[in-house]
Amino acid sequence: MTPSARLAAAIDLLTAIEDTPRRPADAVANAFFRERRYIGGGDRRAISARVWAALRHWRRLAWWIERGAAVPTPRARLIALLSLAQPSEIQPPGETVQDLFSGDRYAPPPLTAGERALAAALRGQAMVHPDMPRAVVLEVPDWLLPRLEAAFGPDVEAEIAALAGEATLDLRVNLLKTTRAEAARLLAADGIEARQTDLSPWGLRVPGRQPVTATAAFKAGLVEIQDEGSQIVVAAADARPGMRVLDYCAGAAGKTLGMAMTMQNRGHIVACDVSEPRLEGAVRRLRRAGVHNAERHLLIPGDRWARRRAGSFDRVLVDAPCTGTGTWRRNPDARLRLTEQDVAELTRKQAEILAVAASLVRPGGRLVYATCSILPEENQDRIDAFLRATPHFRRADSTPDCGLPPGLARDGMIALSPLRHGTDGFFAAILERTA
Ligand SMILES: C[S@@+](CC[C@H](N)C(=O)[O-])C[C@H]1O[C@@H](n2cnc3c(N)ncnc32)[C@H](O)[C@@H]1O
Repeated sequence: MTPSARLAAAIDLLTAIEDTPRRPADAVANAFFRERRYIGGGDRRAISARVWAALRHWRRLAWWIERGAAVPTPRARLIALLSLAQPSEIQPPGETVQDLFSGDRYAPPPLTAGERALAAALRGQAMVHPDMPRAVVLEVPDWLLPRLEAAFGPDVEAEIAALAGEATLDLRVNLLKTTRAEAARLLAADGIEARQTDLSPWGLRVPGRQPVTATAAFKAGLVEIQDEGSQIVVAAADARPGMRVLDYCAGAAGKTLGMAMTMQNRGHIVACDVSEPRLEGAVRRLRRAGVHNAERHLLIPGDRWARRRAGSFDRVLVDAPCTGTGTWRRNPDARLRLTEQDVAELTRKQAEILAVAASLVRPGGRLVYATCSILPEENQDRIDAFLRATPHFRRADSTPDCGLPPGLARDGMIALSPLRHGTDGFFAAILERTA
């Protein structure tokens, strides 16, 4: 594709994303590229890089467009993005905005007079302007900024900047089938150089975006794509061989796979969820990973399943539905969709799920509550409220003896962030049933 044709496709994709504001941008992009299989890998990456840059700078671009007295259409957003000072992968060297909007075959129509004026006004300006409100500079909704300030204190700007960066590509090595060194060697044979992660004892980090799913190691179930933060949640669950373990919000079994690994395929693990398609997605992954000790259970309204198994699990993991604010590196559009009402609904749901999940833990057993959120109301506040209402649980005194770096858990809680740990934002509380 020519640079102009890539730009035209980026405008189309951004339009599709704007037309379905409640749908995650990566789901829209997947559908977009599925319908356009003629677009090759390199073109896809170039188109996505522009669109994701527009999503990352959404509020700043809107501010510049408003200042230029223009309307924030997908075209205007990309004109602003290309006119403001940008790295070369966003704007090919030597191409002006006017060149790219050439009006040729497959290119976007030429700039209107208003668009030319916008491009001229923004040319060479820095993305961030001293007059921008703080929430615009930080690319967060106005209502959310005070909550983030409360969560991060003086580090708020650095933490949010880290959440706006590029996500890493992390793999969990499946010790049921291989070792970390052997998995790295096999990946290298497929041209992918991976290094060991700092925190997870089973992790490998791959630089840039590489086609990991096409490697022999991935196809044989030797590695799974899983953020290092998620791997730390698996470690915190401390599921051991022979235990009865419940992954209460298992989704497509990302953490079930990890726990089956630490259990060395011995004992029993149940993956529950209210979503049938997600649980269905687990089947192939469990098989590929060589997991034999897992069963799936679909939770349905009025289900007696949990009542019958009260107090019977050594470990219960609640990987709770949450705002996903810790994953903004991967989903920069999520912060634009998030509302105060979403937070209120999710915290209500988290409290309900925690209460049921807690009833399933045996005396002496552990309940691990995790989110990929950075908001205190979904994390520490949720746990404080739970412990007040459920006095037969307490925070675990010791970190599990499962390879977690010393000092990572404090007072039974782990809070990870891209700034401090180079992972997605994650929270985990390790709780113990005392009676
Ligand atoms: C953060 S995701 C889990 C991700 C998964 N553990 C993984 O590692 O891939 C949260 C999951 O909670 C499920 N969920 C939502 N409400 C639930 C409920 N009331 N009970 C159990 N699971 C629920 C959702 O369907 C979703 O799959």
